[in-house]
Amino acid sequence: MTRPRLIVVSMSLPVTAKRTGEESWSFAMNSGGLVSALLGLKGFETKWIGWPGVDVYDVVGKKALSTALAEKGCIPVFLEEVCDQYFNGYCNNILWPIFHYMGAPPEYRDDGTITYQSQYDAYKKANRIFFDVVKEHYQEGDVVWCHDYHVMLLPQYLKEYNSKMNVGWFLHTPFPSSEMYKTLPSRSELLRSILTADLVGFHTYDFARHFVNACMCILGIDATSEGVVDQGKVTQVAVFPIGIEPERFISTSELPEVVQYMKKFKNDFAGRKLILGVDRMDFVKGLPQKYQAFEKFLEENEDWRGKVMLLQIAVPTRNGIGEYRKMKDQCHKLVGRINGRFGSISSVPITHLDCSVPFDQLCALYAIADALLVTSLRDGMNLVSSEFVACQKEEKGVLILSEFAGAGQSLGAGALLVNPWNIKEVSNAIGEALNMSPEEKERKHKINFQYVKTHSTQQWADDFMNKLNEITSNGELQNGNVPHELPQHDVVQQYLKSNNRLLILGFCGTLTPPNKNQEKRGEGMNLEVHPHLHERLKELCSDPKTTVVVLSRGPKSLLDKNFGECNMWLAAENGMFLRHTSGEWVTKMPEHMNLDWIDGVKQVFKYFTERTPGSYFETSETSLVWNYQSADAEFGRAQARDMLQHLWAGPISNASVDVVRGDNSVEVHAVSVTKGSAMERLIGEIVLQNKSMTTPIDYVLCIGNFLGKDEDVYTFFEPGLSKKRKSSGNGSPKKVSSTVVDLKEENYFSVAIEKTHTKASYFLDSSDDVVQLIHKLNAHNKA
Ligand SMILES: O=P(O)(O)OC[C@H]1O[C@H](O[C@H]2O[C@H](CO)[C@@H](O)[C@H](O)[C@H]2O)[C@H](O)[C@@H](O)[C@@H]1O
Ligand SMILES: O=c1ccn([C@@H]2O[C@H](COP(=O)(O)OP(=O)(O)O)[C@@H](O)[C@H]2O)c(=O)[nH]1
Repeated sequence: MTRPRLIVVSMSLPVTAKRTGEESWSFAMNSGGLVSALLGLKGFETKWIGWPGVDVYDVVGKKALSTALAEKGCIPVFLEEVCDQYFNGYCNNILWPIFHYMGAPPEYRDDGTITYQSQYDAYKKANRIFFDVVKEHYQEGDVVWCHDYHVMLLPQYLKEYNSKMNVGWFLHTPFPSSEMYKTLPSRSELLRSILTADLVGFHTYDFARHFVNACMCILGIDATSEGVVDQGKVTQVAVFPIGIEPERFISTSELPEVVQYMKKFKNDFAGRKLILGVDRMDFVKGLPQKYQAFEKFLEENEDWRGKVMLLQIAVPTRNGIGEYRKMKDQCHKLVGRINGRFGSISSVPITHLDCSVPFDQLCALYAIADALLVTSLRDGMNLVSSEFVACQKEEKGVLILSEFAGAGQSLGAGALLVNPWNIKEVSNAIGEALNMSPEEKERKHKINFQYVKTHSTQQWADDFMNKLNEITSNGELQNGNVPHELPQHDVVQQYLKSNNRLLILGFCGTLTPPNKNQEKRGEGMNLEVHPHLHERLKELCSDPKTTVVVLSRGPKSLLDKNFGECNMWLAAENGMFLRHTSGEWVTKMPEHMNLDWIDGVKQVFKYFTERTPGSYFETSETSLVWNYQSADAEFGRAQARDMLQHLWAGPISNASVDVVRGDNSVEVHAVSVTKGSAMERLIGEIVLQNKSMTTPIDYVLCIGNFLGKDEDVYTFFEPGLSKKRKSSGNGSPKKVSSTVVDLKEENYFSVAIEKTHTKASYFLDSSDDVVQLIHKLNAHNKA
């Protein structure tokens, strides 16, 4: 299979450029996890778009730099005057601290020249500049993979320009809990933009869960196991824990010059155990906490003084931001104090280096360290942990790893996991690592080495790209396609030609007057059928070749009241109950359905109803709906967000339920209660009871205003089409035999009302159109 060309977009290119003459440039490799990870990408024709680390204002310089970078597969983005407020400001002083649970600093210029707004404006401008460069280099079929919080608006700009572009977005940092995320003033716009991507990836399940939760709480939209659903468009959210390129580390640590370095360092540190720290000098890495824990260890373990040292490589980063400079000073002070307290003429306990080290020396240090100490207060992944594991040689070192690093979830089994805020706990872990038996060290290392070897960067990239490919090539089914206008002429013509027709009609928004559509979801007993429909429906149902089913979320009594006089089937509560209007209701619930959560949800709904004037809720046997259409709109939305938090934290935390957000409603129903899942049970019963059905169903018209998972009803019949438009399946629809349903593609019409993205193939604008269509079917049938 040929792979699509890949356009990687990230804030920084893998190199920083330095001007050496009017038309000449030199380059230095960047450090940092993102660059390390993406450099490991193999097997894709890749173009990398990003900032070259310098601002260039003259045309000659820009041209020369672009040419030099092109040889490395890189394309520069010139940010010029927006760079400072964008990069140092919005990205690193607002988004970065919020994403790492530190909270954003207060607006930090008293004279008002730099504000949240001015930084956000710069962020928007910068994302536009990134967009312009991608647009210039994009070729049809390319995959655009956007990286990190620096380009959160880019997916939206790309999709607005070309909705067919394949766009993925991956976040390398944590995504915080919605409680933290919602402090961000531009929270909604950023989420909305990310949701335009086809695939959104995170390092851990926690980050993905937080993101989905933020979408639900802040945007008030629905989530399913497939991802986040907005207006029928599903954005897939998935977990892709990043790895390293293990062979690069393993083979480097075997090179003769690296072995030489190992000997040299062992000699330099003779008589002392080596605890290694490798971090960018960033407040999220918890360097002060690391030093305090080491100080505590020396304080409490006199025997170890002079016999253990901490070597900290503190790679300079983001010097343009005051907070970073302050933290550097704080670390220097701490190191001075500890070295003063516990140093001797022949040795000091901490060696702190404000620099990066060459790769071969880094590998040598990893290889000989007795322990690696990672105390990140929050960290997306932390690749350093994996690199240490890959380089370990004869006597294995111990990984002491913060539980707040994403790596804690992948490498926890072979590490000593610590809470870096608990100085005593980290100090104890240092002791445990230094005293650990060789067998235990070997055992732990083996577990992690196995993981690191098999979870490479390549694997990570392949997984992401394969998933994206799967989504985009299967896009119509998975993401909801853009439906076509219903070809009403064909609908009528095929109807006339067929012998056994099935019409599946929703109720709310389909058969009710147009201005009472979704808004009235949950209005239950008050809903009434469209005034022009009643007689037309009766006529439609009187044709012996036509079977009509009204399939609604509403309760039995609602359907009885509206359709009791028609000769049709009624499926209430999403098909949990079924009756022909000439007979009694029968239960069609799946066996062993767990409804234990209902009482708890009812309590939460009651609580919010009492506190939200104008709202009310309704319960049925399998679902509950809270409706706030008549409440103050803003307040109702805010209450709905809070309600969702209460529900997820309490009664539905472990329950098999779906939560569906309507425009003014929150609905909770049992997981298997979707219209599509009910179809199989319903059709069986309908055919069984309908003795006059002597030939298979050869025409299906399914019209609804269905939300979220209920859209599965549109695809229920698709596997059975004899000429398939879409992928998958053969034979009959789901588990219904071809003696019951035998459909041709041209005889199946799935229709959504008023939707821009849907699993249905066609759309109608409103229920007025449904009235017209039914009128046409009747009129032509009579003629
Ligand atoms: O370019 P810098 O400002 O020096 O920062 C380097 C990168 O740091 C962050 O990296 C993250 O990505 C790693 C790989 O996924 C992950 O292991 C680590 O936990 C993260 O912090 C940042 O997200 C990048 O934008 C920076 O380029
Ligand atoms: O002197 C150094 C020290 C570290 N690194 C690299 O910087 C990356 C740090 O990535 P990590 O995920 O641990 O954290 P980040 O800095 O991205 O937050 C690792 O690949 C290290 O090998 C480097 O290039 N030079």
